[in-house]
Amino acid sequence: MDITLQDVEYKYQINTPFEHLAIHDINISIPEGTFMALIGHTGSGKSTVLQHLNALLKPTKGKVHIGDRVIDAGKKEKNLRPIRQKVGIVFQFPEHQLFDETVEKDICFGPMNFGVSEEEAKRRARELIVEVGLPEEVLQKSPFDLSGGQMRRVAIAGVLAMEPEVLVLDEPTAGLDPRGRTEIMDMFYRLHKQKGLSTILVTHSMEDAAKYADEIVIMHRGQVKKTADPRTIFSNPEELLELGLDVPEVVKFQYSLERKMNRKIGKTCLTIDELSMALREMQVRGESL
Ligand SMILES: Nc1ncnc2c1ncn2[C@@H]1O[C@H](COP(=O)(O)OP(=O)(O)OP(=O)(O)O)[C@@H](O)[C@H]1O
Repeated sequence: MDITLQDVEYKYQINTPFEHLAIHDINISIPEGTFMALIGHTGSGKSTVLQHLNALLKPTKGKVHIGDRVIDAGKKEKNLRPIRQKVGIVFQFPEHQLFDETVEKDICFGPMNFGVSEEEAKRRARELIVEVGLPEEVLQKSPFDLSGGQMRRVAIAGVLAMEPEVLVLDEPTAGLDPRGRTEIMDMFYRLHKQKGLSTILVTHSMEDAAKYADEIVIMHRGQVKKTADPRTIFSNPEELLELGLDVPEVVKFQYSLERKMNRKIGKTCLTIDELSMALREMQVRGESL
């Protein structure tokens, strides 16, 4: 399912004295199966954009195409439930939304609310609890007896139980330890590849944007500043640093190496392996380092 934002503007509390223009002139195209990272300073409008992807917010100008549906600023919308099922959002700190007495009931709540049978919902819960890296026994526990990281995984399983076609992730690893972060991001990447899930990730981690995304969108003051693949985005570290954004460690290392050598390596490397290969190729060509 493709999603396209076309000239989207959103004003919070429109037509009140507190009206606030959060995003404007947003044009983003997310073809089916894309892994897109949305990066930008705090307050640049990332979460506001995300909430348009499953019609939680309706643009105050412009249109959002979600599969065959069009959410149009000027028109009333009916029956948004199919969109909510197809586009799953993992909000920041999703574990805060757990409420049921067992993990199983919590995971089954969403699908059963959308008409899935209890048997099928339980089958999904059994499959997904393992997918998110927890043992099946956890299903009969209270979510509130789990650690914060385990609760996060349960909440993610609840979103996946809806079997969405598009997964929207608003800083899904915030507050987790480094190992938990890698495990969760690798899981999302695996799901993206295995199920062909379109994935839109808001992150402050440039390492994650470089590692997982096909395309990166930079948001700045409510607008899209730039859209390109990671290699192109990180080929100009100064531009990102000027916007107050970071770059992956390997890019910083390459940048300082190039200054020391007083020459360009030739391509932007996003991993240490790529960088050492590029240096070896230079040596083979007889260029002293
Ligand atoms: N409910 C709201 N009412 C009024 N203004 C809001 C509301 N939510 C966000 N804003 C404003 O809209 C702008 C964009 O906010 P948004 O949360 O989309 O940014 P963000 O890039 O996701 O930030 P962060 O990285 O801190 O989550 C900001 O100026 C913010 O203060």
